[in-house]
Amino acid sequence: MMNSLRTANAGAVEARALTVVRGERTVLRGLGFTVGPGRITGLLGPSGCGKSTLMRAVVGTQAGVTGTLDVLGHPAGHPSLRPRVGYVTQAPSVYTDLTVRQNLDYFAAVLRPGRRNRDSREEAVTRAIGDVDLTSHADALAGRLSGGQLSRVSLAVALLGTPELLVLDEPTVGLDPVLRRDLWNLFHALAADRGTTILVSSHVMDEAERCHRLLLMREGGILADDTPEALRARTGAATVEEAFLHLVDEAAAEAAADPAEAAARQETNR
Ligand SMILES: Nc1ncnc2c1ncn2[C@@H]1O[C@H](COP(=O)(O)OP(=O)(O)OP(=O)(O)O)[C@@H](O)[C@H]1O
Repeated sequence: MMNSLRTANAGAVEARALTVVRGERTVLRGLGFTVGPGRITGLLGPSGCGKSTLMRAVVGTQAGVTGTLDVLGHPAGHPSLRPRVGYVTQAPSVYTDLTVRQNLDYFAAVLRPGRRNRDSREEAVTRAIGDVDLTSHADALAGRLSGGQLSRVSLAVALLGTPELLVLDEPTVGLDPVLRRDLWNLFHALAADRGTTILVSSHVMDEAERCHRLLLMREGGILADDTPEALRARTGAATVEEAFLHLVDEAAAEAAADPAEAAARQETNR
């Protein structure tokens, strides 16, 4: 499908001229970016701009992908990446008729089958339940958990294999402020203590301030790729939300003033 770029100092994710067509629509248009290893990169932008599509491409579940997309030194979707990449979708993938621990036992058995792995599986399950702060609910039926608790079970499943890259699609939707803060603390601990690379999408702009780097997306393109501080400084904005709106207005004004030049500039940014 794609060429692969494998360089000695490659990022955890390297995209060049990445395009995704879904049905009749070109949903991602020639994106180029690098996700630094051991860092938290936020993928932000309005609903429908292509965040989930990009994440699906990174984990190798998206069809219609062209260009270059390397993940941990392999083309996205390469079989060797399966245990190295954790993915949490927007809809929790959890069996509601099993308890929290039974869900994790099941997924752990898929990841590390066999009796000889029993002890390490138990250890991984207990650790993952603790990571997402669900130890007191370990024996509760998943079907009886709140939406936020269910999302955390899904996150625990993704943490089971101690992935090097964690791809999280809007993990804090529907969570109260305390849980959101706790989850962000967990993301930072995973990056700092385990060197986990985290690619996390959100359309809540205040979460952007907690990322090391941001990819701001709009209509299938990347509007900006920078640190939150640099984005604020560049636009003279007090918050990332203001900076984003400033960049959107700037792009719209350029397009209105000179459509051909704006299209060419977008092409060069790829
Ligand atoms: N199966 C599909 N066929 C054609 N177009 C699709 C398909 N799925 C999604 N799209 C379109 O692709 C675009 C990007 O969708 P995507 O889900 O990646 O956006 P998003 O930024 O993650 O949105 P949200 O924040 O609402 O989850 C949208 O315009 C959507 O309508």
